Amino acid sequence: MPIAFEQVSYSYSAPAKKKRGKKAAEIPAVGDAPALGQTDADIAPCAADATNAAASNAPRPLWGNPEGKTWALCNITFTLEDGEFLGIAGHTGSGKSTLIQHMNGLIHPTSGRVLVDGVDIADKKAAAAARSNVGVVFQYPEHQLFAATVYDDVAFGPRNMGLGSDEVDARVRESLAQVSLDFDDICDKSPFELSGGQQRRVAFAGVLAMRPTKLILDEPVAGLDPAARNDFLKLISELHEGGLTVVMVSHTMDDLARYCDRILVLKEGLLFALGTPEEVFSRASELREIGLGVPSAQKLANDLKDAGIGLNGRLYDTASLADALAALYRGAEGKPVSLDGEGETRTAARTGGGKEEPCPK
Ligand SMILES: Nc1ncnc2c1ncn2[C@@H]1O[C@H](COP(=O)(O)OP(=O)(O)OP(=O)(O)O)[C@@H](O)[C@H]1O
Repeated sequence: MPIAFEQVSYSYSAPAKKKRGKKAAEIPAVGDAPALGQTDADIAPCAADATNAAASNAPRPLWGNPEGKTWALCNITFTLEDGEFLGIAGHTGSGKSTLIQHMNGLIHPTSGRVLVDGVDIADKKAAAAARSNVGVVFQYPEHQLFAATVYDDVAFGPRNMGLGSDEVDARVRESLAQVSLDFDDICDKSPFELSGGQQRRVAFAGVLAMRPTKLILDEPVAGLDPAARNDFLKLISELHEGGLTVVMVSHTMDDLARYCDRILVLKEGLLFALGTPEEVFSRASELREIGLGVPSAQKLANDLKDAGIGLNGRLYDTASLADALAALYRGAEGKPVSLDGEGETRTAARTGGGKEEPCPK
């Protein structure tokens, strides 16, 4: 079930749309859905081509939240495909959280439409169906734990779906196992006796117990120590490999480069870039201009390029950079390049002109 955004704009201060589920032809332009207190000049419509909107000089609504005049999202059009791992990046306040809240109908576009499997989720029934398929894990989900025991917390969603106790029990066991928590050890404990990392796992389990087909994660590893971060990213990657569509908001470009099939970048509520990590991170200088970095491996590759050490390909992750450097070091990339600044090339010094030196005994 793909999720399609069609020219979605969202204002926190605009009056809610009265009629839900309008046909495409009846969708009001952004300028037809004024925020409270806005003048016509404030709400000039977005540029027609959303992907180029950020680059164009076309007038567009005010972004941010000055005196209640705000468009948190402006003219967003893209489709989240089944089975993909989509990363969402953008500076603080660029609209990332607002965007993901549209994916399960938690909020509805001020103008434009969100279609799940072709059905507009402005319709209440469609939104309810979407909600059962799309699990959202908000920032610091452990803050939302509430029940007296881990069991009751994880069981809350399935019970709310009206499932029988056997099915609820099966789902609690299954989802705790998915997040590597031992059912017998943990089910009767209070969630508040657990470590922060364990609490976050319980919160994840609560969402997984609803058996969503899509998992939307808002900065899922924020505030975790390095070991817990890696464990969580591994868990998310495994869930994706198991068939879940994953959307992950993150400020860490290395994580986005490593795990995502595509990355969507927001700038001031506009869709600034959408593409594979390689495509997005090839725009390093533009990303820098909007306050975003590139992965550390990409930065190193760019620095090497500036120092005259050109590597093949547009590199962006540690593994591909390491491969290219190793190939260069072995002389497999053609012309040998000095990596130690001593005049003689490393390749020549090490190989004695092409032959591998034996290992020291
Ligand atoms: N409840 C709200 N009421 C009014 N304005 C809001 C509300 N929530 C967010 N905004 C505004 O909407 C814009 C987008 O906010 P959003 O939280 O979606 O950004 P974000 O990219 O997720 O930011 P961050 O990286 O800091 O989490 C910002 O200008 C923000 O001030």
